[in-house]
Amino acid sequence: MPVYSREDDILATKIVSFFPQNKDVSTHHAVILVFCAHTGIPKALLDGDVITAKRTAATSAVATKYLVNGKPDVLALLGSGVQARSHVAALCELFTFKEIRIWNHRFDGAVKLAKEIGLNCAACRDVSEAVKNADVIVTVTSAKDPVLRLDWVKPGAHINAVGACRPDWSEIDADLMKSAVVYVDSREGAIKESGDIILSQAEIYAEIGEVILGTREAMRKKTTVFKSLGMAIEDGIAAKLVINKLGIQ
Ligand SMILES: NC(=O)C1=CN([C@@H]2O[C@H](COP(=O)(O)OP(=O)(O)OC[C@H]3O[C@@H](n4cnc5c(N)ncnc54)[C@H](O)[C@@H]3O)[C@@H](O)[C@H]2O)C=CC1
Ligand SMILES: O=C([O-])C1=[NH+]CCC1
Repeated sequence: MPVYSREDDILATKIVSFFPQNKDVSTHHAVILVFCAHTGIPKALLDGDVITAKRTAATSAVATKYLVNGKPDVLALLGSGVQARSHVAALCELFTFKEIRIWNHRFDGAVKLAKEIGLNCAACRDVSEAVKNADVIVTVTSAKDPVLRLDWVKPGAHINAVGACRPDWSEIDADLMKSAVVYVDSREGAIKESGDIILSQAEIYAEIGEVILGTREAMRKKTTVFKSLGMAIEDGIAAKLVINKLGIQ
């Protein structure tokens, strides 16, 4: 995932591997190579795992800030891996949830994460139980077929759809995609790579950047989906923060 931004003074690339069958080690591994944007000289080789986890969750948190309907009380997570953990951390920086619910296709994963999070968190056996009346839902699974259905979602909820990053995979059922107002990180990426968009043929209302810039409306009262695929600029900006902190010129 290469990025060049003259404005941000960034020239970098991330290489990320995805081995969904991994059991005892992470399913995603990444490195980020940062170059001087003026001379092309290599500056740093960074571990990309933590940056991928944190920048993806930070992006969802920003989308939630703009799209959530009022003050959210209930957060539901579908999935209990790396992104589930980073999403809880990022969302809890912005919001105080009264209740957090976790569903995972292997129940023990949900139980383990619920214990890590603590008192206000419960593991759920069914997706419908986890998302009932939830204000914010995060889908962070490696599912190839939909796990979240329209009938289970409270009207006006906000969904961060983070998994299913392939054109033939989807986490959200087509009826839900079509009835929600859909925001994406990148239109260009979403129409080529997101099965949730491609298979459902849902209309993309806006990029989240357009909402932040004030050129497209945040439809907070409606059910909203932020479909995230991940963008190289997120890695570039995050890498720049790291190398600046380390004092690397
Ligand atoms: N939008 C973005 O920028 C990014 C998206 N991702 C995507 O987010 C998702 C989660 O990533 P990680 O947390 O790093 O992976 P992970 O491997 O740590 O967690 C995946 C979770 O999905 C569950 N799972 C596995 N197979 C499943 C199935 N068939 N049905 C339902 N659940 C299943 C696992 O039990 C686990 O809880 C993946 O789809 C990944 O490709 C990851 C990084 C960035
Ligand atoms: O942006 C990213 O790094 C990824 N998106 C899907 C898997 C990894």
